[in-house]
Amino acid sequence: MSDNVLEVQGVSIALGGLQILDDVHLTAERGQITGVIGPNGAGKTTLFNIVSGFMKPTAGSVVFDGEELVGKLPEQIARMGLVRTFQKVRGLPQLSVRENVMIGALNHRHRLQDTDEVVNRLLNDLGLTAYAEATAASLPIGLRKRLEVARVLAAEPQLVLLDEVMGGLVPSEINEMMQLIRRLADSGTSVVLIEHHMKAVMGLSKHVIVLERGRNLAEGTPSEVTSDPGVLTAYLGEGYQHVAH
Ligand SMILES: Nc1ncnc2c1ncn2[C@@H]1O[C@H](COP(=O)(O)OP(=O)(O)OP(=O)(O)O)[C@@H](O)[C@H]1O
Repeated sequence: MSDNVLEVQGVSIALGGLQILDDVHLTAERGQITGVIGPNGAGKTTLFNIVSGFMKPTAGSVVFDGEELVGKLPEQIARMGLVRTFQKVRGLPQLSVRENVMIGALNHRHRLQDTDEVVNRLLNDLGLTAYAEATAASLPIGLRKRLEVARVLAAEPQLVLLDEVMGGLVPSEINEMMQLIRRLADSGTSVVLIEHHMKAVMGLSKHVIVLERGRNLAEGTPSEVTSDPGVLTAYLGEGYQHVAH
């Protein structure tokens, strides 16, 4: 078994006449946290859309656990153990927090009894037990982000793609989310993380990949990436301070 749970090679896609990704590669090590950063519009979410089957690349391959994913549907990919969150929190707003997590689990398990156990554990892990009967729509953003994570983890994935799960969170919530992600990786789940919050992504990731304008700009350990002159220049437009701290 390869040490890499995910290998993306030569992925390109054009949308609306624009080349959004051009020959992009990304490797994620099994059981580790891999960060994906880059200025706004760099193509990070588009890369997640391709890996999770929501978009088909014009070229390239996406190999998950030794199997090619290009051409497979998102549902098939999720059933194989690769799930993702969305920046715009999904789920069913009028259903309760518990029901939302349960739907995530039911897609994966068939016995309701087992599902109950997983749902209760996730509600507890994500600090959502007290809100279990509230509607998803009534939650403030920080809790909705946690619900989005609980919903996808209910499928007990092998690899989870987290798209800006720190967005809109206050510092204490960011710390909690970081602890949760670390625990997830410690328990053997591989994580790929798109994140603008530099402290979080650099604090969590073993390996960081930097995209800029649809291309790979740099990669390495957090300290290698943050001291890379090309990366600093790429961020200057939107605040060098943001990367350095
Ligand atoms: N369906 C689409 N049709 C046309 N252009 C698109 C489409 N989806 C994304 N784009 C464009 O592709 C580029 C990359 O978008 P993407 O959302 O992948 O960037 P990102 O790095 O995730 O940005 P952010 O950090 O702001 O979320 C942007 O210029 C965006 O406008």
